Amino acid sequence: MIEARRLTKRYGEKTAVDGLDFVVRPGTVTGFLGPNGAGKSTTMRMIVGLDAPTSGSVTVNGRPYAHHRAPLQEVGALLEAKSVHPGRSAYQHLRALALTHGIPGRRVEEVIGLAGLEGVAKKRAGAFSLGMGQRLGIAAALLGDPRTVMLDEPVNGLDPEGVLWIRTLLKGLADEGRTVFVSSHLMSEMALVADHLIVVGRGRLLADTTVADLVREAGGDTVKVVTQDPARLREVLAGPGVDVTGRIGSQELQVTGLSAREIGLKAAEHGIALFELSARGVSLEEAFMDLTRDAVEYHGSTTAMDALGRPA
Ligand SMILES: Nc1ncnc2c1ncn2[C@@H]1O[C@H](COP(=O)(O)OP(=O)(O)OP(=O)(O)O)[C@@H](O)[C@H]1O
Repeated sequence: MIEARRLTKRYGEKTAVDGLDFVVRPGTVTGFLGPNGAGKSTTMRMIVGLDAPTSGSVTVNGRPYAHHRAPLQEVGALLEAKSVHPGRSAYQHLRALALTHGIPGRRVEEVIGLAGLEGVAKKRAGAFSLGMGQRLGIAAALLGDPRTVMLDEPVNGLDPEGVLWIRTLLKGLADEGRTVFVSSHLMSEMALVADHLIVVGRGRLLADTTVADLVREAGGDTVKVVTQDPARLREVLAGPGVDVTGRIGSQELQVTGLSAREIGLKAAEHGIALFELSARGVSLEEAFMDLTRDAVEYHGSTTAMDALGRPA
């Protein structure tokens, strides 16, 4: 469990993290989303004590990170900054970490297997590809068999097989009852792996929600219907929780609160001809862009990719 209370970090004039309140719970994968510069890495650094909050607090498994006697057994973290000696092999790196943290040597073999590093464990880490480096970072994060796992952009540099591996690994860790907190820019990836989402923009909390709710709030459950008789169809569909909108004189209606199937069945029951019936699927990507539109730090052009917050 990770708990942030009014967590704030200022660097001079710049407020990187601005009064964040959130709880990351065990047993699920929680995605940490936000455009570039939103404060994700700063928040993660504060979680593991690499940066001190200007005000507010953050605890892991009930205590500030530094107050844990065996922190690697509490929280395993993969942060962007790499701290692997390039001349050391993956095996030596993990072995040194294990020795200095009272972790049994056999765990090193286990995490090498878990991370799929068997074939390269004896090679110099300095010669690793980005993907192999990520796998080594994840192996190190899991070394202490921690209750809480926190990964900053773990799919960075991974090939499709690696992305699938991460997805399965994260879900597996959550199913074992661990707290799994993962940042990513890849919304489509988050939609597949995360159940819960914490979205930040300019250091502030924008949403603390489920993937399903975020998509729903962005209009993901709207169904477009084109019919010969919009007035009658409106009457037929009316009911609690159902909202039907459409321009006067137009045959097109937008319906929320009913599925395409339910609308089709009701129309058939009343003999109303439909010309078109389609659920307007909103992807997590669209929902995210809706939510963070005003919080993007670096504005480039207005193309969809740039709206994700990449510097122009
Ligand atoms: N050491 C620092 N000194 C000054 N400003 C900093 C420092 N670290 C971060 N910042 C600023 O704080 C803000 C938040 O940065 P942070 O790296 O936490 O964002 P992020 O959400 O992780 O971004 P990205 O997705 O690009 O990694 C940015 O405006 C950044 O420039």
